Amino acid sequence: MNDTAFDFDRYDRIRPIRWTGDALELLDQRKLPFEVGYVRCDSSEAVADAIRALTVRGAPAIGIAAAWGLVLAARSVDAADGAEAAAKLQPAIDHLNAARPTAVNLAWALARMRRVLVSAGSDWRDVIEAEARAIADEDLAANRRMGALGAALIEPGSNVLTHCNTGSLATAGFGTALGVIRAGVAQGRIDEVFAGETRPWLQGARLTVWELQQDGIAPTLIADAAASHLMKSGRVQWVVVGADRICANGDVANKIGTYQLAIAARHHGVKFMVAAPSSTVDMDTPSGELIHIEERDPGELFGIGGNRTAADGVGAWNPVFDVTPHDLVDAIVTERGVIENPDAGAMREAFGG
Ligand SMILES: CSC[C@H]1O[C@H](OP(=O)(O)O)[C@H](O)[C@@H]1O
Repeated sequence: MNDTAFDFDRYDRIRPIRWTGDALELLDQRKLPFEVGYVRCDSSEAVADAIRALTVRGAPAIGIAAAWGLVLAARSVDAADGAEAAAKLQPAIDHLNAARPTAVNLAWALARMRRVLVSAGSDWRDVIEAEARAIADEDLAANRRMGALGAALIEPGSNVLTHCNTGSLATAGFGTALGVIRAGVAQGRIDEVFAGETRPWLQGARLTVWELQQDGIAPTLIADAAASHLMKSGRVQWVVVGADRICANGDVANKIGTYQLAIAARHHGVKFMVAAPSSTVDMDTPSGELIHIEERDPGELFGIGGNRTAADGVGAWNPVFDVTPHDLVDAIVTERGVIENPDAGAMREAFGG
């Protein structure tokens, strides 16, 4: 087991977001794993549409995409300085921000872009392009740091279960929970990785399995419904997931199904780890019941891959996130460090507020 040397390049070749200098290219995650292709966005409206359609998805990734979307919007704005530009770009900021409600990274990235814009001078275009690049570069560095910090919590010989997709496809690269898993496998701490399919959009079956295969890691796919049975068998020691918003008391919003994994994990003595960059921490939201949970088209439940499986005329309810209370979380890992048994006091100590 090697705790320090780590060949990131081997485990970090997927880039879901590419800035070409005059457009944003997004790896179309609706088409994976059988088609690897990029969608070209040359306007902020196209980026907002791509975020809403899950062409690009994953909390950090949608923040990064939105930051570049603002750079695209700036191409059609004349302004003498950043303050004037900020006023003219506010509609584009609002439109991007409205694309999805739950992941705080979207609002965080746009607020950060606006903050540097309003105080910029005549070079405001260069300033926001540099800021968009910094947001992406910092996310990649944070993920690599989190990978090491989270993996260090996992005893050698462990097996882990993960949910949804929290890898390179959901971030600037390397991933959050999947970054912990990549580092844990590379260091010989993790023997077997179980991936939940993550209905209805199948981020696990379509994206996480594909990502890990690119690394030469062969995950075991399970039905979401098999997770408690797996934990009861004693075959996993950790559940490792990402987050879309971590509240001031440590409550965690994440992909639907995470909450029941946390309940089952606590019942079966399996440790529960949340890995997310500090850009996912929202100290302005006191607790999880205040988080806007996105509800998507019920039609996502009626079929798979364009083939209908549900009877005609059936209704459906499709919340795509849920909230895990902090007292079911054993550790929150960010690039700033590990918070064990998170609560409001521990979050305040780590993030202020
Ligand atoms: C590191 S991504 C965090 C989070 O985003 C995913 O949601 P979606 O695929 O709907 O964008 C999922 O909740 C991941 O855990």
